[in-house]
Amino acid sequence: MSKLFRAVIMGPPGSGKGTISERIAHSFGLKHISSGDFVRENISANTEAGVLAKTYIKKGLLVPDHVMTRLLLPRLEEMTKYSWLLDGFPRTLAQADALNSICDLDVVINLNIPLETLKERLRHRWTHPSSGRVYNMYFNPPRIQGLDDITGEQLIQQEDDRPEALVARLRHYKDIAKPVIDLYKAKSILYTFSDTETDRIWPNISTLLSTKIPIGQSDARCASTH
Ligand SMILES: Nc1nc2c(ncn2[C@@H]2O[C@H](COP(=O)(O)OP(=O)(O)O)[C@@H](O)[C@H]2O)c(=O)[nH]1
Ligand SMILES: Nc1ccn([C@@H]2O[C@H](COP(=O)(O)OP(=O)(O)O)[C@@H](O)[C@H]2O)c(=O)n1
Repeated sequence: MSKLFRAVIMGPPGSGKGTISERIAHSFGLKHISSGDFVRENISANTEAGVLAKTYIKKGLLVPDHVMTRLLLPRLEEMTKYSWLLDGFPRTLAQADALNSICDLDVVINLNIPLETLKERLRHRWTHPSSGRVYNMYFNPPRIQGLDDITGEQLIQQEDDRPEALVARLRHYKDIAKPVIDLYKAKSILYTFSDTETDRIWPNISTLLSTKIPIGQSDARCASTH
């Protein structure tokens, strides 16, 4: 079997991780593991970790490292046979160390998007809660306003996208992410993309991944988890 591919996509809330992950999963056949969706599934299912996580997310805070790693690592260990793209984890150095103890990453995609762009996007982000699909009133609006394209179900604005929580999230991101970015830079696996538009970043990411993903992996065998 050819070598499996392991990638992480990181960036502040609203930087386009979910949007770009969908495109990567679709074009390169990697499993997309969204830590945010996974946390939200646990909240909906009222698991012990989900109940705990909810108290933090409502305030726009990060979920503590031990809760996130206890949720995510077992999920990754179930995926040893697949090439995957991990979205939104690790967020902290402790999470990066925990990830490092179970696998070697090939590529880390780092999205560097101006603050004003992030605020503007998140104000207009609408989500289909059970699938994690996201929309934006201008960038990718749903076909019928307020409803998910696939299921026709109601879209919601996530609690942590409301203005009160949003500012706190964006403020904390930079400080916490810096040591993680430095770590991946030191390992020479960090690729940073800076722009205000996903459609301008995407061709560069696509070119990068075309050179990195081993032949036989890019056959879209593993669909996105959405
Ligand atoms: N206007 C605009 N909106 C975008 C662009 N890329 C993504 N979005 C929207 O911005 C919001 C945040 O994107 P998302 O992928 O959820 O970011 P994440 O929080 O990093 O996972 C969503 O509503 C997307 O539909 C872009 O290039 N322009
Ligand atoms: N590694 C992680 C991932 C998500 N989370 C929490 O889950 C929320 C939603 O994560 P997400 O990746 O869907 O969203 P963004 O914050 O990137 O928009 C985050 O804002 C955090 O409160 C966390 O604390 N730690």
